[in-house]
Amino acid sequence: MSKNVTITHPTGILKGSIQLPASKSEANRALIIAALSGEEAEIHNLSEANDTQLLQKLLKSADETIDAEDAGTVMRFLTAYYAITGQKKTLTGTERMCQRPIKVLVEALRELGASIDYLKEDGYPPLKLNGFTSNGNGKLKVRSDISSQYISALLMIGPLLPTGLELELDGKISSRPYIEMTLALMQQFGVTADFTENIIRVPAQKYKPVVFSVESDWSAASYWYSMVALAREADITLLGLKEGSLQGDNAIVEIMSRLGVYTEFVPNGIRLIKEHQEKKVAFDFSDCPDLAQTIVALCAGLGVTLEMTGLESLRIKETDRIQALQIEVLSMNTSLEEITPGVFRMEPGILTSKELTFRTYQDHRMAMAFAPLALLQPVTIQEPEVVRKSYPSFWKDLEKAGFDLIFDA
Ligand SMILES: O=C(O)C1=C[C@@H](OP(=O)(O)O)[C@@H](O)[C@H](O)C1
Ligand SMILES: C=C(OP(=O)(O)O)C(=O)O
Repeated sequence: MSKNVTITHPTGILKGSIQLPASKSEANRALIIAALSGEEAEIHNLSEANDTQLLQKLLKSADETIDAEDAGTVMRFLTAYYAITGQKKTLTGTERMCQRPIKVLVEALRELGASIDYLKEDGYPPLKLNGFTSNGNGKLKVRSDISSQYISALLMIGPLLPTGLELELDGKISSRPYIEMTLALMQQFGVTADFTENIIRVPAQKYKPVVFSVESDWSAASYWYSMVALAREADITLLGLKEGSLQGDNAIVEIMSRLGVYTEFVPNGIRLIKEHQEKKVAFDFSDCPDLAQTIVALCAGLGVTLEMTGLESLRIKETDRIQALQIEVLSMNTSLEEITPGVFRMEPGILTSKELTFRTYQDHRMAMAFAPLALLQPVTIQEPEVVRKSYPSFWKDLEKAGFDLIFDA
């Protein structure tokens, strides 16, 4: 394992086609639903992302102790899956995973009839699942302002509950497109649901085995948008993306239309073309939190003033992403500050150092968000293997696009 990778781009001109990894969010929903259907489903283009490879492996495991590593969807979706299937398991994860809250989901599952104990701190993994006895009431009120993954996890087991599930979402609905993605995937597997205002109703029914093909990952695409915006010249095609995606991170199309990248949908993907860039932008990331790091790093590099809202969930992801960003942009003479509660502003400075080094905090998105800055000046990324969580071929793809990479031993 390398400690660092140093990246340069000799020409600043980007050309070529990139086969993006498949979406881990779609893949992990398809895997859980297929497992719940009890029949063989045919899922094509499963992601090579560690989060998906891991879930696939764990779903086949007969072990009593299950390690979800650093994968949020794996931890949350398996908690609901083992609960409804009555499996007695101990669920744990990395040190960071054991600091990521899971109380909303555990309380909801207990109300439905699951027996779950916390093995260390109340509200956090590791968990011990001891079985399930339905109490015949599938009506719940759950907080929806912390993580949508709790809601997705509950929805997917909804059709298997004797009375179905009625969820009342309490508070702001954060990461809403991920809830809609869950319902869309459930529908593709033959299950209907209704989402009106803040109530989601899933009648008791059976999943059908179907053929499902996973789309490429729009979150992964965001790093290529950033590279195009920073390049001197660019003509990049990203394969496997389509219009009308199930992924909310296709919001990158709209966001980047203001930061210098035009998207053309072509038959096998999208073509990215450089265009006019604004100098001051404001975005709300409530629906697409995974794009925030890409945009912070890019705006710091472009010298664009950025105002952001909807960042609340960033504090409980792979790392405290707000804090990590605040520290890392300092080396670019840039400050990222919370000017009023919930509103962040970044005033970019002038890049002065000849080489930039970024720490990654065990967070794949820190590595991938800052790497594109190598189009401006040499960039060193620490712990480059973090990308395996969602985009294991990221560094190889950079080489394909003409970047020079030196991994130290
Ligand atoms: O359901 C999903 O696949 C995801 C939901 C989001 O998490 P939150 O709902 O916790 O914001 C997102 O950040 C994560 O990368 C994947
Ligand atoms: C937050 C992420 O993943 P998860 O919550 O599934 O660990 C992510 O991939 O950016």
